[in-house]
Amino acid sequence: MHKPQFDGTPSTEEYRAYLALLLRDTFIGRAENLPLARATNRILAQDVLARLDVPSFDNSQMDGYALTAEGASRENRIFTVGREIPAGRPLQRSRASDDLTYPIMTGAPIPKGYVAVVPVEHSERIEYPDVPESFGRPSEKIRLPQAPKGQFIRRRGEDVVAGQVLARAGERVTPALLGTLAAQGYTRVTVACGPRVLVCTGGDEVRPTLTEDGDDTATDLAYGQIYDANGPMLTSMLVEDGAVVRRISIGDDPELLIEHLREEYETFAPDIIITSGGISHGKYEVVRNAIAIAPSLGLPIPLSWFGHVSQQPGGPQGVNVLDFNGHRLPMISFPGNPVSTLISYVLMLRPYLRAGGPYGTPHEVASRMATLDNAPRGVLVIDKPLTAPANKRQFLRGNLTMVESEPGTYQVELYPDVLPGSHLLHHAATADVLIELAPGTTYTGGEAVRYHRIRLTDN
Ligand SMILES: Nc1nc2c(c(=O)[nH]1)N[C@H]1C(S)=C(S)[C@@H](COP(=O)(O)OP(=O)(O)OC[C@H]3O[C@@H](n4cnc5c(N)ncnc54)[C@H](O)[C@@H]3O)O[C@H]1N2
Ligand code: MOO
Repeated sequence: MHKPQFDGTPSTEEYRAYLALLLRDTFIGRAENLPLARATNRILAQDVLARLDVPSFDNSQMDGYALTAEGASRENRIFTVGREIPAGRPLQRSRASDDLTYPIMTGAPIPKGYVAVVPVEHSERIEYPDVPESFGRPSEKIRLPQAPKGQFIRRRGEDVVAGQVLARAGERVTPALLGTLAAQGYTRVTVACGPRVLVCTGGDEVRPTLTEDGDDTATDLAYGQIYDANGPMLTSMLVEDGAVVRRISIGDDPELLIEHLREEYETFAPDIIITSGGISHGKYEVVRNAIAIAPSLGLPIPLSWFGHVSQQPGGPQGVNVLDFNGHRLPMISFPGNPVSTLISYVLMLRPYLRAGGPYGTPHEVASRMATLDNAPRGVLVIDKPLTAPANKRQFLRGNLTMVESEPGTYQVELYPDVLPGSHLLHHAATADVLIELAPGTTYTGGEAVRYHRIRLTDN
C-alpha cells in the first residue's frame, strides 16, 4: 500500500495523484455483463476486439453507376445499363464488361470486376433527355463521364479490421462507441460496476434533510443548527459519476461513528468511504477523533494522514485506511465547508472516477491527472485588483463567457465571484468554472488564467 510521502504541503496535483495510487491499492472493483442498450456511459471493464471488418464488403458510397477500370477511364462514353443492384441484394452472377454499367444504390456490394461509381445525377439518359438524374432501364443507353479508379467505393476494412482493439478497458461507452459495438454484432458488454460509496456527513449542528429515497424529512431547526447540504451534494455528484451511494448522518461522537462504520461495512459493503467535515482543529472533530480511537476499539488504521493541500478552499484534507478484519477500506475526508467539499470532490476524486477508476489504464489516469496543469486559459475580467493568498493556489468560482474578439473568432472571458468564502454555496451554484489564481499573485484584469469546469456536462 502506498503511504503518503509528501515533501512539505502537497499541491492539488500531488494529492490527487496520491489518492489515485491509494485507490488502486485498495479498491479492486467489480464488473457486470450488461445488454448493450443499458451500457450507455458506463466504463468498459475489458478490452473489446472487432469481430468483423467494417465495411465488411466493398460497397457504393453513392446512388449511381458502377464501371470497370477500362470503362471508367474513358472520356464521356456511352454504356448499356445492366440489372440494378439495391443495397442488401448483391448480384449473384454478374457479367463484367467495359461497355456494361450496373445501376447501384448506396451501400450495395460492388460487383466483381467493377472499380468506380459515377453518381446518377452525372449521367445522361440519351433516349429520355427530359428525365435527368434518373436511372435508366436495363438495356437502355446512357452517357457517363470519366471516373478515377476507386471513386465512391467504400473499401472493406476501411473503418475497422477484424481483430483490432475497438475500445480498451477504462473507456466510456459513448453513444458512438455503442453504435460501433452494435455494428459488430455485439449484444452485451462487460462494464465496471459503479463504486459503492458510503457518504458520511454531519456534526451535531447539522440536521439531515433527505432520506435515501429522496423524501423530505427536514425538521425545524433550532438556533445554531443548519441543514445538511454536503451529504446530498456529494451523493448527487457521485451518482453523476456512476457510483452507488449510501448516505449516513454522523454526530460529534467518535465512538458512535466507529459503530456506524462497522455496521455499514457489514450491511452496505462500501468500496470507498467519503466523509465531509470534522477534520480540522476544533475540539469536536469527529472524523479525526474517531480515527484516533479506532485502534483501541479493535479497528486498526494501517494508514492515516491529516494535513493541508496548498489550495484554498479545500485546504484541510484527510485520507485513512480502515482495516476491517484484513479488508482494507479507503476513507477520504473532505473539509466541511460546503464549497470546500464541492471543490475537493471536483478536483481530487472526480478525475479518478471519471477516468475509469480501477479499470482505467494507468495511462488514462495519468493523463486525466495532468489536466489540472493543462487546463485551458481565459482572460480574467475584474473591476478591482485581486490578490491570491500566499503559498496557496486559489480557486475562485466564476462565470465563463465567449466573446467575439474579431468576426468569427471567440475568446474566453472569466468573471470571478470575488467573495472567496467557502460557506457561500449558492454563489458556487451559479458558477460555471473554478478560476485558478497563483499563490500570492496580484491580478489587475486582462491576465490569462486557468479555469476548470465544474458542471459535469462540460467536462
Ligand atoms: N484553527 C483552524 N480552524 C480552521 C482551519 C484551520 O486551518 N485552523 N481551517 C478552516 C477551513 S479552511 C475549513 S475548510 C474548515 C474545515 O473544517 P472541518 O472539515 O473540520 O469542517 P467542520 O468544522 O465540521 O465544518 C466546517 C463548516 O462547514 C459546515 N458544515 C459541515 N458539514 C456540513 C454539511 N454537511 N452541510 C452543510 N454545512 C456543513 C459546518 O457547520 C461549519 O460551518 O475548518 C476551518 N477552521
Ligand atoms: O479550505 Mo477551507 O476549505 O478554505 O474553507
